[in-house]
Amino acid sequence: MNKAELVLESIRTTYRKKIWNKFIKAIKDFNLIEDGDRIAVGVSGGKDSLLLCKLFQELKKDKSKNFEVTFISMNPGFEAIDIEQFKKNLEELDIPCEIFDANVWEVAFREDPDGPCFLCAKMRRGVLYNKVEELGYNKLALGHHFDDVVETTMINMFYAGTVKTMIPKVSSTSGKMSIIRPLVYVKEKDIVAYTQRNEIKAMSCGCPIESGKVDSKRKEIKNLLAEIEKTNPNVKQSIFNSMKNINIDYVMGYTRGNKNKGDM
Ligand SMILES: Nc1ncnc2c1ncn2[C@@H]1O[C@H](COP(=O)(O)OP(=O)(O)OP(=O)(O)O)[C@@H](O)[C@H]1O
Repeated sequence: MNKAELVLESIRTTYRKKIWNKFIKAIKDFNLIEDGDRIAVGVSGGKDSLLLCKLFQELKKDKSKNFEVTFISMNPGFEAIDIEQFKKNLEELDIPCEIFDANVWEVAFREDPDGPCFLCAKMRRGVLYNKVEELGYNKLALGHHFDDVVETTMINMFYAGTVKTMIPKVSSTSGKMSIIRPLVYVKEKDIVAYTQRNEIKAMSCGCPIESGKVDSKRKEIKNLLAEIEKTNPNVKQSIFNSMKNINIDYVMGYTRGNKNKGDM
């Protein structure tokens, strides 16, 4: 078996319970895939989206499912060396991925040299969504996982004074496409274990500003959760569950729609 086959085999065996079954459960629970869907998987080169590609390839083997899937990556201005490593990974993992260039880093740095991250993230989303729509796909699958959902919940409460999270399925602002997140039940530690065991050299953020510095809020929340987990190992699951179990009779107020800075 070559590496790509070994990786799929590990999804079917070692990681069946912790990854595959959770991927399938999210698809069912939130009706993420419908008959005739044309799905584009957004591939950043990181561990999460590389896993998502393999899961879709495994799912595609089930011929009873009537959907199309393609893999698409936007190069926001990576150094050539990163792109080479990325292409090598894609080849090794047998992921046929279309890569298109967008000058996002450069524009964001030019416009806001002191804090390009917000603009950069916004532009990256915009460019990717437009491209996927332009190519005629009706869904864009992203690699956000369980821990992303939990951390986003906390960030919104701690810093934005609102209770909201990343939801598994949401319409894009244009309404022409939906964003889906089939990894919402999959824990980051299991993705890390799968990536290491399969010796996948996933890339971290290709940003010239070191990723840890950029998202300091997320890092702070990660550290806080790790601290609380020492005495309450169930804390992340509990936060996750709370987003499925909001008692509307016991909140002081609520709003609807994607006002303010929505997660998308
Ligand atoms: N340049 C890109 N091209 C295509 N899709 C992307 C790109 N960057 C991010 N995505 C998609 O958006 C998701 C979330 O992006 P984010 O930058 O938060 O990555 P992440 O949480 O580190 O995940 P990953 O490990 O896949 O990089 C990714 O999992 C991927 O599906």
